Amino acid sequence: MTLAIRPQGVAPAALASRTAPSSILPRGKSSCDMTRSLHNSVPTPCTSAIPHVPCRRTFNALDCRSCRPLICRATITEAAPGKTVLGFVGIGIMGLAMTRNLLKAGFEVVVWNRNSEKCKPLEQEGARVAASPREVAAAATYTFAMLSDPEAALDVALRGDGVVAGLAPGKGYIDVSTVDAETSRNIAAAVRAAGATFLEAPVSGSKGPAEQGKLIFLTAGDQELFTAVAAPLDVMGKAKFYLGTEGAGANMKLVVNMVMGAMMTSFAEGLALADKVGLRQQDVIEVVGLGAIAAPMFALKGPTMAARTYNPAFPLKHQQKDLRLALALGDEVEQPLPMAAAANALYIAARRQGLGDMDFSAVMEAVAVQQQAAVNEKGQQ
Ligand SMILES: NC(=O)C1=CN([C@@H]2O[C@H](COP(=O)(O)OP(=O)(O)OC[C@H]3O[C@@H](n4cnc5c(N)ncnc54)[C@H](OP(=O)(O)O)[C@@H]3O)[C@@H](O)[C@H]2O)C=CC1
Ligand SMILES: O=CC(=O)O
Repeated sequence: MTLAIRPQGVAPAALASRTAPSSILPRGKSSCDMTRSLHNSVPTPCTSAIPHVPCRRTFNALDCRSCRPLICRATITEAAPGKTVLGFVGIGIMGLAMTRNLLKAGFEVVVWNRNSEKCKPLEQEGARVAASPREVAAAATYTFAMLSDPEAALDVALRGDGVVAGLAPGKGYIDVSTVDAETSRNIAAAVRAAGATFLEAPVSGSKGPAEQGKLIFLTAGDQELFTAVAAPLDVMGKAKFYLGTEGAGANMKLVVNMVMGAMMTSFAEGLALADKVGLRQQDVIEVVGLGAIAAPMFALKGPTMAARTYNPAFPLKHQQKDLRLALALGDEVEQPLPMAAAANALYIAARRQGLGDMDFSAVMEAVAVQQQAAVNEKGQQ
């Protein structure tokens, strides 16, 4: 799919004519070392002897957070295979597949994972393994993170030996984890305080699309970073959207996954009901696949759900986390979400059954437990 850039507040009709920003600087240029004094709204002229492109930012008293030099983040180069060192922290189901594709495309990649065992296959495929997230960010120009939830994303970014400690002007941090907008904004603020750029870029698409390089990136944050990492995003994905300031990508991802979570519970209930009334689940899958409610997800997961096997592609605990975050978002903006709330209750029940690490289609087992409970209740009457 062609580049889709949609800054917040811009009408769809205006999108097609939007082009990449012109603020990307030529390779080899150093950062502008323009400095300013406390509460001085007038930037002092840059006196750097190193060749550079002057900073075009303006400052005012509100920007002032401490009495230290403010360094221009503008020197950012476009990532290219064979030329750019990339970092990747969080080598789980998704991180493994995504990093593999970056290595295959010729990028030099430095990786870190909490459980270092998971880095071993990548090491054999050419990745360098670092001892901490800070080391990754220090070695790489652009560091990606694919972590389980807001707590993990905040910890890996902000802890003493975290990513932010290794960032500097000219570097960028791209968090592709599924988190809420507030988490993303907090990480963005810390990244920018280090003089680096930030992009949130949660992905739509599971283990299969990650392996095939067919993810959909829902990005927001620093637009110059979106442009700079176009090549690695294109290696890992089939489409990328730029949605505006950070929070917009996180919200888009939560909307999509809220719909997906409820679709899955509805499908599981349909299969259970069909079975109960003597219909073949295979027939239901075929009928659904031919009509208006056909969905790749039903075609992919239907047969394994009928067989009641749930090898994890998208762990159930992450789907429940996404519903939890979507419900919190709804609460924040006073948007009632009764369907999502009902679906969430089923995923919580499935987690209580010990199915959190199984594929999210294992919510089928929570439906089965409820079905059995109803039978038992009727038997007692
Ligand atoms: N799987 C999927 O289909 C998709 C997943 N996502 C999202 O991507 C993210 C990752 O998913 P996925 O790869 O499936 O999940 P996994 O559970 O396979 O991987 C989670 C990763 O987070 C790391 N992690 C968890 N807690 C911490 C912590 N406290 N400190 C450091 N590292 C931590 C894990 O490290 P360790 O190995 O040491 O436990 C692992 O690398 C989630 O936000 C998920 O919602 C988005 C789209 C699709
Ligand atoms: O977040 C999960 C997905 O499949 O997308």
